[in-house]
Amino acid sequence: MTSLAHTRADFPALNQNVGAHPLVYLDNAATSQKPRAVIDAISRYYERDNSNVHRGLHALSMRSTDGYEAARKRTAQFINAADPAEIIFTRGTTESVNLVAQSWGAANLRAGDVILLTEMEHHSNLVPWQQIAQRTGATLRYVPVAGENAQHGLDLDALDKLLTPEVKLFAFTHISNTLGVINPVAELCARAKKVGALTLVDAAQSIGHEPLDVRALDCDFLAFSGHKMCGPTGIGVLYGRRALLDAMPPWQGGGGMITSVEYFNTTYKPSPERYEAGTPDVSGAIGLHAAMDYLDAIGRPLIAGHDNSLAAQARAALAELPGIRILGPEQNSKRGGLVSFAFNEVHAHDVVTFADQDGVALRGGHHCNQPLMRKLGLSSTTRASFYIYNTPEEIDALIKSLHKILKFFGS
Ligand SMILES: Cc1ncc(COP(=O)(O)O)c(CNc2co[nH]c2=O)c1O
Repeated sequence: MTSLAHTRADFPALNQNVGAHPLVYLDNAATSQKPRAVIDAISRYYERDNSNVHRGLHALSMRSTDGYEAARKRTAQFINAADPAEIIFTRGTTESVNLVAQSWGAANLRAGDVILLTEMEHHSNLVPWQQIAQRTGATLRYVPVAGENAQHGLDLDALDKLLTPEVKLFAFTHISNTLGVINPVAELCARAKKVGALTLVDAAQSIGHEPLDVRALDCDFLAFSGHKMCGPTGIGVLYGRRALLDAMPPWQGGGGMITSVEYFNTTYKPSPERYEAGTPDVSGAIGLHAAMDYLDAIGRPLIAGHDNSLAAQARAALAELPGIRILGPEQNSKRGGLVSFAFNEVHAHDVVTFADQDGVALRGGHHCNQPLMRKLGLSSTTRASFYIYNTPEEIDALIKSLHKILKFFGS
C-alpha cells in the first residue's frame, strides 16, 4: 500500500487527544476532516474577497463572482462534465436529489411510471422519490441486495426483470455508506439507457475516493457533498446533462434565477442560475475548489487504493473476532473504504461509546439505511470508515479497542 501518512500533517483536527488517547478518526463516511489548504482558502476569501456575487460592479463583488464561477469550472473538470452550466451548487447530496425529484420528477412522472431504486439506498436517495411518487402517482421498485450479509451486492440477475420500459428513472448509489459495496455504475447506466430510463448516481461516498467521469459513466444526473471530500459542510453539487437542466422547471424562486419579473409573470435564466435562487454559498464553493485541488494533487486512484487496502486490513482483522457479523463484500476489490459490523452480544451504541474512550471515532446506528437494516435483520451496525490520513496502525488501535470491549462485555 502506498503510504499517505504524510498527509496527516495537513489536517489540524487530527492533531488532538480524546481523553488520554490520540484521536483515531474512523468516521469519514459521515464527514471527512479538512486540510489546511481548504481552511486557508475559506479564511482568505473572508479576509479579502467577501462580497455578494453576480450583480455587483465593484472590485470585491467581481472578485467573489470570479471565485464562485472558477469553482464551478473546476467542479466540471473534476468530474469531466462537458459544460460548467451542468454544475449546480446545492447544500449537498440530499438537496441535489430533492432538486431532481421536485423539478424533473414533478414535470415528467405520472401514474404508471416507475422509479427504480436499490435496497441499499441512503434515505436521501429514497425518501425524495417516495415523496414525488406519492405526488405524481408513479411507483417505486427496488433492485434487491443478495446474500445474508449483502456480501454479493446488487442482484444484477433481477435487474432485467425490474428495468422495464415503465422505468423512467433509475437512481442508485455508487458506494453504499453501510455495506461499502462499489456498484458497477457504467453497467447500470448502460442497462437503464437500453429501456429509455434516465439515471441519477448518488456519489456521496465515491466522489472524494474514486476517479469519476460523468461522460464515461454516461449518467444523466450525479449528486455529491463537499464535506465528504475534504470540503466544507453546506456545499454540494448536482451534475445534470445540459439539455435536461434547461428543460426542467425551476425548483426555488428568488433573486439571481430570473430574466424578468412582473407582478403576475416571471421568466427564468437557463442552468445553472435557474437552480441557484438567492445568495449562494460562495465561501463553500471556494473551499470545495481548494478541496478538489488538494485531492487531485494526491491523485484519486491512489486514494482509492489506500482506502481499499485499509478496508481489507480492517475486514481481515475483524473476521478474527468472536461473535461478529461483517456486512458487505468478501472480495476486497468490490469494497470501498468502510466496513460495517455487528456483534451478537454488544450493541453498536455501546461499541461506539467504549471505543470513544480509547480515542477511536466510529459511527453506530442504522446509517440512514433503515429498510436495508430490517432486510438484514439488524437494528444497527458499527461502521469504521477510512480516508487518506488513516494508517494501518490506526486499524490496529481499532482492533485493540474492540478486544477490550468484547472482554468487558464478557464475549
Ligand atoms: C450514500 C449517501 N447518500 C447521501 C448522503 C447524504 O449526504 P448529505 O446530504 O451530505 O448529508 C449520504 C450521507 N451519509 C452519511 C452521513 O452521516 N453518516 C453517513 O453515512 C450518503 O452516505
